[in-house]
Amino acid sequence: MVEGHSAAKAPENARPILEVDQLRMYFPVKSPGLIRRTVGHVQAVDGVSFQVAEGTSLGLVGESGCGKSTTGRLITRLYEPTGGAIRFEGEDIAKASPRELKPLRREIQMIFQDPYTSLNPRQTVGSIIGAPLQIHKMVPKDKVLSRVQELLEIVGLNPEHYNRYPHEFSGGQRQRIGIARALTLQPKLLVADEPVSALDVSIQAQVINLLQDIQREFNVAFLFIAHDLAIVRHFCPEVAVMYLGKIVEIGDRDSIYGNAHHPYTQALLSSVPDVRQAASGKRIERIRLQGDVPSPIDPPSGCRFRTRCPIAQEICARHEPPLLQIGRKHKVACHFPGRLGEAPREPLTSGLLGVDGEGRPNPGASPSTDLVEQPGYADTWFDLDAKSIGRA
Ligand SMILES: Nc1ncnc2c1ncn2[C@@H]1O[C@H](COP(=O)(O)OP(=O)(O)OP(=O)(O)O)[C@@H](O)[C@H]1O
Repeated sequence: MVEGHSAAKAPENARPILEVDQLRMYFPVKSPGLIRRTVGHVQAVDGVSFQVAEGTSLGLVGESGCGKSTTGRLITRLYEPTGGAIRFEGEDIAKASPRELKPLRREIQMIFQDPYTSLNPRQTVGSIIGAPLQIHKMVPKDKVLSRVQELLEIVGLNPEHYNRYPHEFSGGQRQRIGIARALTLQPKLLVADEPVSALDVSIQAQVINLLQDIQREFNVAFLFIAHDLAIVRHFCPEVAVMYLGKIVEIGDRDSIYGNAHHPYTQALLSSVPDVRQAASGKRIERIRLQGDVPSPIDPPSGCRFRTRCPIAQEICARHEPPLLQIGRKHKVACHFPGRLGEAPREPLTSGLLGVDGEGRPNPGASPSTDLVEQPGYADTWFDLDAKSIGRA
């Protein structure tokens, strides 16, 4: 658990700095041998949409292999996406050329999981942190050292240690060096991919607190990728849950941790005793999902979670559930969304999709034309408790 700092809160009405719209990344799978033909695709990220507001944090959670890291790497444009848009301050950078990306490299930085491999062991800390300043001509040459020392101080390291090498530091200190390097160019968005999972538990809280201080002081936004649900709850006012390349539920902290409506989110939360107890105030038994995560090369038809879902029915194999807004800041992609043990008997989505309860075409129905996932939230939503339209 993270102690010391209180849980991060989202500023009201902060404008979105990042908008991800129907983002897709399909990695080609090649046949073995000399003539390497593409024989399939790993659908690592498949139609993901979300927003990150200025100075706030969105957490991305889900089991290993669900596409979290790929999403982060797309946003920092380490990969070029197969499809979709990545709007940073309103400008789509999804297909930007290396030249167009250069100024953006200042604005969007990444903090990596492993402080051992992400720092060049042959460079001093001074040159690791100082190099971006010189490349981007941020400060005159004779001011680089003093800026490096300032950054070392910001991340809680001794400014006189700029001449030391990474191996002379502990794991937690190395991650602080990685953070200082990411801060060098005064970015507006930090993509932090499992920033503390390689560190001792005792050090994790210190590094998280440092990131929180940095966020407050410099108003940096975070896409915070992590599998530790307790850390994400502390750091992120908003959370997106991914499963097999898709967002299955997204919402503010209370909606996800205290009012999850997707069976996958419920199972994920139930696997962490601390989180399930604190969020609900009552004892929730652990939900054990059957089977393994299917291959992203050949995902199940309809809802990708259905092969492991305890409440799946026929419609789930026939239709992919749209990500429906069910609260002011809460969306869920499930035909049978509900609190644990309160899933509806009939699919909520059949009218919208123009199908009957089993998902077969319903000739009399008129499907909604408005089911494309938008990043962000609308001012109206479907209130499941009141069975009516809710309004902001
Ligand atoms: N360069 C690549 N080429 C082919 N497949 C890839 C590549 N990178 C990732 N994948 C596949 O894409 C899927 C998503 O991987 P990704 O690393 O984004 O998931 P993740 O949720 O971050 O998991 P982890 O926490 O283990 O890193 C996985 O099936 C992975 O094997």
